[in-house]
Amino acid sequence: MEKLKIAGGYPLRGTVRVSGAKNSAVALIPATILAESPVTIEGLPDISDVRVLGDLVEEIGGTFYFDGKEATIDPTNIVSMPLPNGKVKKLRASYYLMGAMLGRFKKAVVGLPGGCHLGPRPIDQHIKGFEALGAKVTNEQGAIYLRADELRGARIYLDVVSVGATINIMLAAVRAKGRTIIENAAKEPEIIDVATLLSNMGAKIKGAGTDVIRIDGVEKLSGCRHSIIPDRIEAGTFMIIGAAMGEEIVVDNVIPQHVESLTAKLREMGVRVETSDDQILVAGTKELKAVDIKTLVYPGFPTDLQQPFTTLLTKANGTSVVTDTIYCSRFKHIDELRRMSANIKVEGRSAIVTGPTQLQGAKVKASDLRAGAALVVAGLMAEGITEITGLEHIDRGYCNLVEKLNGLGATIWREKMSDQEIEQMQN
Ligand SMILES: CC(=O)N[C@H]1[C@@H](OP(=O)(O)OP(=O)(O)OC[C@H]2O[C@@H](n3ccc(=O)[nH]c3=O)[C@H](O)[C@@H]2O)O[C@H](CO)[C@@H](O)[C@@H]1O
Ligand SMILES: C=C(OP(=O)(O)O)C(=O)O
Repeated sequence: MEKLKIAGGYPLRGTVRVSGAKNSAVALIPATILAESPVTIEGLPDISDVRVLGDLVEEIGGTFYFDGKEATIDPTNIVSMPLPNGKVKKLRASYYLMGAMLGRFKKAVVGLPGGCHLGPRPIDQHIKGFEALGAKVTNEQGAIYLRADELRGARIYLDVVSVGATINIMLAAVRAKGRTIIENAAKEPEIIDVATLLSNMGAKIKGAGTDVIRIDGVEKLSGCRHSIIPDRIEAGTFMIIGAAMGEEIVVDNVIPQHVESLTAKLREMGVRVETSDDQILVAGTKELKAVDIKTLVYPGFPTDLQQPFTTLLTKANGTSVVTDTIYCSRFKHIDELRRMSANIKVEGRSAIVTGPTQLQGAKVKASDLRAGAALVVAGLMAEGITEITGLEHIDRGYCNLVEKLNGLGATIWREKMSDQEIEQMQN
């Protein structure tokens, strides 16, 4: 087991290239199950969520060849093997195996997913969608059993705007008989990316990226080649790092429209942000203004950037209010930031940050993926050495983070933990 160490307080400069989007990757891989010949995905990030999904594809009879950048998945010999336990618990996106296997085989058994603990994360809207398409769905001892004689298109109104439910229903519907209409669908860029892959495989999908998606079922889907979109959350994390510690940081391989809500907030704080086709330059400043943020569904401010952005706000002059409207309990990073001297209190769904504070290096623990990102940003900003444990969370979603930050001039490294440290951490 390893920990991350950061010698903080130094300015950063240079160019960093963003990897493929985690939240696309984890849906694209299950989507390939629906094809009957090999699919190649270019630009997949080398993160543990991708590796775990690759293992799951192999567990059910497919092949997953991944060189760290491009993956070829051969789904030809996949069978609808039950996956009630095991690796499905290691990530959130294993729920896409339900939609994909149901779509191809009309049956699936998949354990309830893992992923970040951010408060309750029900999948009732996924199930509502599967049932509307004709599946019988039961929950038996923590695993979801799905079975249909036939899947038939339906009109499905989502009571909650959900990324996962929108994609899962698309996966189940592309090979159903007739037309499916998803109303109040989520509009995140990752949904368009998945729809693009499915369309390249032969699916008929219109409206992805709007709140009404129309899918006309087809009998067969085939292999293709697909290039994944860049990770807007990773890009946003580096923009935040640029605002906190950057002399000038260029974030390369980004779609600027995908991070507009963050760009606007950084400019409001007084940060210089210049965008071009696929790059964003961020220049930090000593005087940051306090701002309020409220997380919303896309194109609003993403909840996945709320935690690292909260760290940045500790450097801003005045009081900032951070409200997470998506998750009720996405504030586990706050206690750790307090250990580093941040002045933050949590009131219900809001965190109130009073700054500016000079953060101090400390021993802290990442409780979830973006809490980890928040602590990395804090470590870069802090005086002295910061030690971060809980790296398995960070490794789910950031590809080559240490190498990328060292490339910008940071002093950050991974170190093996002693048996005593591991024991202390687990208690
Ligand atoms: C693998 C992946 O892509 N994860 C992302 C995905 O998670 P995920 O797909 O889990 O998030 P959703 O968009 O589904 O969830 C949004 C909100 O809706 C609620 N909800 C969702 C489904 C449902 O059936 N019932 C229900 O009540 C959730 O509890 C949450 O409060 O979108 C989130 C919101 O942008 C991001 O934080 C995650 O990084
Ligand atoms: C919450 C996240 O991931 P997951 O949904 O995979 O837990 C995230 O990417 O910030």
